[in-house]
Amino acid sequence: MAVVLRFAGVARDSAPSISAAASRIGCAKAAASARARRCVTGRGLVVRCQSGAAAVVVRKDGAATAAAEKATGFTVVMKFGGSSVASAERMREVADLILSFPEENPVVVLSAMGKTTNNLLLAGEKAVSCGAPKASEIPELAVIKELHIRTIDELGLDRSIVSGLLDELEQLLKGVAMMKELTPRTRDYLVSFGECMSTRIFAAYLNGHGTKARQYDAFDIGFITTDDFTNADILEATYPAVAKRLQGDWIEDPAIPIVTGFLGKGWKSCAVTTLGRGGSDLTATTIGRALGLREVQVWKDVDGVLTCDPNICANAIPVPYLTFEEAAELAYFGAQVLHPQSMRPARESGIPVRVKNSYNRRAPGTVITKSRDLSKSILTSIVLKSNITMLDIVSTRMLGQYGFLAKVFSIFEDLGISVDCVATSEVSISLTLDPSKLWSRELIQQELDHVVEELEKIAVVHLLQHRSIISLIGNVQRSSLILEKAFNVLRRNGVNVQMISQGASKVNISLVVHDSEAKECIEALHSAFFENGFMSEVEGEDLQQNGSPLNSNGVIYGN
Ligand SMILES: Nc1ncnc2c1ncn2[C@@H]1O[C@H](COP(=O)(O)OP(=O)(O)O)[C@@H](O)[C@H]1O
Ligand SMILES: N[C@@H](CC(=O)OP(=O)(O)O)C(=O)O
Repeated sequence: MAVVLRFAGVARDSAPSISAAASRIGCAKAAASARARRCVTGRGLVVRCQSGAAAVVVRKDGAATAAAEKATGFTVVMKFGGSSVASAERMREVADLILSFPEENPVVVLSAMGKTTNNLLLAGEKAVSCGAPKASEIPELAVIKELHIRTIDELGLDRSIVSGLLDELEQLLKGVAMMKELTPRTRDYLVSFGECMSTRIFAAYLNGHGTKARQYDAFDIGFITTDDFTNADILEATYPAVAKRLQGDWIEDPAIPIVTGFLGKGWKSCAVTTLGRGGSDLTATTIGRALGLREVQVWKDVDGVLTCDPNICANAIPVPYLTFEEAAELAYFGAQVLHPQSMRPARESGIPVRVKNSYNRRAPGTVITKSRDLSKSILTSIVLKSNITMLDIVSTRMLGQYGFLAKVFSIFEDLGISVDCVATSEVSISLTLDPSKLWSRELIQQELDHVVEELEKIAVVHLLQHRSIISLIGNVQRSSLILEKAFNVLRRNGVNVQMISQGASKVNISLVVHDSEAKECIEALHSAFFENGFMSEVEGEDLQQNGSPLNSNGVIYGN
C-alpha cells in the first residue's frame, strides 16, 4: 500500500531527517528523500513512499521520528464541475487550487469544459436531420473544437492531446447523420468526448508544470454500471475494481489521478454509459467510498448549497451544514447543485461531502454529513421542480376495497415510470410523476396516454399537467411551524395548493401548485423564511411546544 506522509509548516532543511525516519519505517529512502526535497513548498511538505501503515512525525526543530500512525494513500476526492474548468484560465486556477493543499493527496474528478455536454447533445440532435455531407458544419461541433483547441494553445500544450478525439467525434456525427438516428447508447458515447478531452488537457497541463498526473477514463478503470444508457446506476463491483486500479497504479508510479466524471461502462453491453446529467458528483462520491477517503469535495460556481436556486432568489444564502438525507431530498426534488444519487455512496461509507466554490475558495461552503444538530433548525432550503404531471385517481370500486393502491403502483411499475409525491385517502390517490423518466415530448404524451388508459380500468383519472412541486427541506419535527408560516404566505399571495405530501424522510414537505404561480411563491416563501429575521425570532423556542409533526398525508383538491 502507498503511504503518504504529510507535514504542515516544516522547515526546508528537515528533508534529510524526514528521509532518514522514512527509511527506518520501511519507506524507500531514495524516493522519500527525493520527494521530500521536491515537495517542500514553504507551506507544507508531502512525502510519498511505498510501505505498510506508518508515518513520520516531524518535531518543531525539524528532526523527524518514525511513528506508528496509520496513513493511507489518497486523502480526498476533489471534483470540479464544468463551470470550474470552462477555460484555460479556469484550468490554471484549478491546478493552483489543488496544489494549494500540499497536505492533501487528491484524486481529481473533472466534468466536461463549460457547456460542452449541452453542445455535444445539440450537435447529435442536429446530426440526425442535417445529412452526412453537412455533419462537419454543425455549429456546435465548431464551438467544441474551437474551445478545446484554444484552451490547449493558451495552456501551451500540444494539440495532439485532443486532435484524435476531435476527429473521432466528427466521424461519429457523420455516422449519426448517415443513420438518421441517435440511440441512447450513441448519445452516451457522444457526450463522453467532453470528459475525455477535459481530463486529458488538465493532466497534460499538470505534467507540464512539474506535478505528475495520470489521466483515467472511468469506463476503463472499473466504473461498472447498469446498461440504462443516459441514466445508468453504479454497480457494487465498481468499488473494489476502482480501488485496485487507482491504488495499484499509485504504488507502481505515484501520480495524481485525473478521472473523467459522469462516465461508466455497461456491465452487459461493455459500451460507454453516463450517470445522468450532473453525474460527476456521483463519480466523486463513488471514488470516495471505493478508497475510504476522509472527504469528498465538490467544487462548484456557488458558495455551497444555498437556501434556494440563486436563479430564482438572488438573495439565497449558503447553508453551512446538511445531512445526507437533506442533501439527497434537495437534489432529488430539483436543486441542480447536486446529482440526486450522489449522496448514496457517501452515506453508505459515512464520508463527509463538502460543497465549495472554485471561484471563491475562502467561502466555507456546505458540509454534508450523516447527522447534525437540528435543535435550532427550522427550514433549510426551498426547492422547485417544474413542469411535473399530477394524477388524481379515484377508485370506482366500493369503499375500503383492498388492493387498490397495489394495483395503481403495479401499473407504474409495469410502465417503468417513477412517482415523486403521493397523497392518499381511502378511495383516492394523488401523485406526481418524475419528468426525468420521460424523455422526449412525443414520448411523454404517448406514455401518459397509456398510463391513463391503464388506470381508467380501475378508477376515474384526472390528469393535471404544468404543475410544480415546491419542496420545503427542513426539520419536519417543526412542521406545524413551517406549514403555518408557509400557508400564511401562500394565502396572502392567493395561491391554491393542490396537494401536500410529507414523506417518511422527515426532512421534506412538498406542496404542488400550478407552474404559473411557482416562482412567485418561492420568492415569497424565501423572503418570509430567510430574509425577514424569522429564523432568529423562533430560534430557541421550545421544540416540545412547537413540534407536532404531521402524521398523515393530506390532499387539497384545487383547480
Ligand atoms: N439550492 C441551490 N444551491 C446552490 N446552487 C443551486 C441551487 N439550486 C440550483 N443551483 C444551481 O446549481 C449550479 C451549480 O451546480 P452545477 O451547475 O452542477 O455546478 P458544476 O457544473 O460546477 O458542477 C449553480 O450555479 C446554481 O445556479
Ligand atoms: N458534463 C456532465 C456531467 C457533470 O457532472 O457536469 P457538471 O459537473 O458540470 O454538472 C453534465 O453536464 O451533465
